[in-house]
Amino acid sequence: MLNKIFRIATRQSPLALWQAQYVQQRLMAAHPGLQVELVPMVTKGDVILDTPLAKVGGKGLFVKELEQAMLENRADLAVHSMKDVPVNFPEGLGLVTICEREDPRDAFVSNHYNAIDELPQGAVVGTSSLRRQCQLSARRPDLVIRSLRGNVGTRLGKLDAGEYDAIILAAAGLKRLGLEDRIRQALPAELSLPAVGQGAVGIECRLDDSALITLLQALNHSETAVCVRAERAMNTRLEGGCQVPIGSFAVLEDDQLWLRGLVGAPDGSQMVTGERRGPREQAEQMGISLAEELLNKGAREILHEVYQGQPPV
Ligand SMILES: NCc1[nH]cc(CCC(=O)O)c1CC(=O)O
Repeated sequence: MLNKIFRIATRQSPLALWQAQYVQQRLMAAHPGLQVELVPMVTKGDVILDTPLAKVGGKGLFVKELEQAMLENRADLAVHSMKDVPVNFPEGLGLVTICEREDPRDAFVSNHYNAIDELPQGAVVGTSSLRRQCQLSARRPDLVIRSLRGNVGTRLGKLDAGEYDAIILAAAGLKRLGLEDRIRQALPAELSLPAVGQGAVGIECRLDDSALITLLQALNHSETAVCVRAERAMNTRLEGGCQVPIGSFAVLEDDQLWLRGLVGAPDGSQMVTGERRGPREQAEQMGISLAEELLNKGAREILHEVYQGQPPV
């Protein structure tokens, strides 16, 4: 088995390559002699850059081509930002490993201001995430939110070109790319509840590849995995399949799981929040029951409204 070469399907953005190389190196370090190579690919999400993701079919755009490659045996595994992984997997594929989470927070990045609250009236903030837009607008209804897509580097370039007064990015992506010094304010969960799985890297492969699944166990981080399971269970119950204004964030405090959830109108005019605390063994049940509480508190109507403006996926 050791003379087999394991092939990682990966997108070619600097962040995707960083994450694929991270998994490659960790796999080789855990299993000396193992051969692991990258298979770089282009996905629809990389090609369609001018339209908000919510309008072109959601995050699945970033993973479909990678999944096709695994199903056709052109690759053996794919490394994803957990944030971009849809709820459902194609027959025969599944998520088998979740690595340790990097900083899960959203980051405020600006060349002129050190915090959201320092932004002047009517300042222009770049983000295409309905979740970030919602929480930003709820706190500061005067801000003008403008769409911002592309790789992390592209987004920073648009900020530097003066198109925005500030932008919001995931702290994890900036840190992985060595751009931590661009962060002016790491937003606490109370200010910007992160997206499901934000900051965590997950590994998908063919479910009948038991040799690979065994090798990948060395990279699994059980604390991160249980948090992300709770967050994804909440998202699944909300049917948050494509880009929607949903935040879901869990932390472990000893063996107690603390899960917070949020559903909001994109313009911040409405926001429904809730939380659960319980034993880690109940991660999924907590996610589902929190989702049901949110639905009953008004999330059903908010999400219905949001989906009306989006094509079915
Ligand atoms: N939607 C794109 C995306 N997917 C994952 C990350 C950052 C890294 C992570 O959350 O693990 C980003 C960039 C961003 O949101 O700023």
